[in-house]
Amino acid sequence: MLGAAGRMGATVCAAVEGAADLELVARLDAGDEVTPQTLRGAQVAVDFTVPSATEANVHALIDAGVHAVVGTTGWTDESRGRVVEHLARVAADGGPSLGVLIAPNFGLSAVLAMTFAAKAARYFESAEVVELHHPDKVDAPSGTARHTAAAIAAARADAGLGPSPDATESGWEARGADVDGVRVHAVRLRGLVAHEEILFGNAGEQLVIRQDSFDRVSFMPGVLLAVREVSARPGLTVGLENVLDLA
Ligand SMILES: NC(=O)c1ccc[n+]([C@@H]2O[C@H](COP(=O)([O-])OP(=O)(O)OC[C@H]3O[C@@H](n4cnc5c(N)ncnc54)[C@H](O)[C@@H]3O)[C@@H](O)[C@H]2O)c1
Ligand SMILES: O=C(O)C1=N[C@H](C(=O)O)CCC1
Repeated sequence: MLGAAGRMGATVCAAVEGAADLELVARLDAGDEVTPQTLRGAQVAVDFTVPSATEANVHALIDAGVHAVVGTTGWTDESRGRVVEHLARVAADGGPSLGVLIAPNFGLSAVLAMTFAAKAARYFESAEVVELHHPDKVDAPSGTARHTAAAIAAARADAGLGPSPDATESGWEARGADVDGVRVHAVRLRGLVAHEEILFGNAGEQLVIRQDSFDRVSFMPGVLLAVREVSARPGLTVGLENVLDLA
């Protein structure tokens, strides 16, 4: 476990220790090197660290010949591309065929909300995303909201829809972040864990898709599923929806 002392890391350690078919062999956190020695024979590593560290961790895991399940946010097309290249280079050099699974959200409610939103997107003139999280979160907008907005944008483009209508002329800072042309609003509030609302509008009607993770245990079935499945999926997989056959 990388990030073992963190909120998610501690929860994952407990979940792995409670699973009869899994064994927790190493707990690493900031300042620990990621090497075959420190990984202590692990077949799969789980990374819940920080956006500034996760890419280097994944490259170190690939060099160590260990499959990776990554929940840390902050990934871009470029950083994912570097992982794809690294995996291909290792395989071409006769190294192990490794799997890396990066998912911005392992909660079933969140994965389903994103899937439903991607399906609905083509039918609505307007679409916006609101994500709501605990105030100790270091990145905004959330990885889940970015993934959701990207899927909505792709579905709108496929359907030939233009931008959502918006007559704003001033005060753009109040209109949230622009993720692939979809407005994303980030709320940080003590008492929250992780929540998302996807709003769709047409003349005279609205569809709201909402999911709530009230406790970090909600992410554990998805994390454990990914740990069990990642070695059977060589290369890079992005999103738990692919493992759940929802994509
Ligand atoms: N995919 C999901 O379902 C999901 C769910 C919750 C959180 N997250 C994401 O997971 C990440 C962690 O969230 P959190 O709430 O557990 O954060 P946290 O701050 O509680 O934990 C992060 C841990 O990583 C450690 N760390 C920092 N740099 C490190 C390094 N180089 N190597 C190893 N460990 C290092 C920190 O010391 C800390 O213990 C965030 O990016 C968050 O957005 C994803
Ligand atoms: O607590 C966090 O931080 C979370 N981050 C993820 C995100 O950025 O989407 C998933 C939910 C919890």
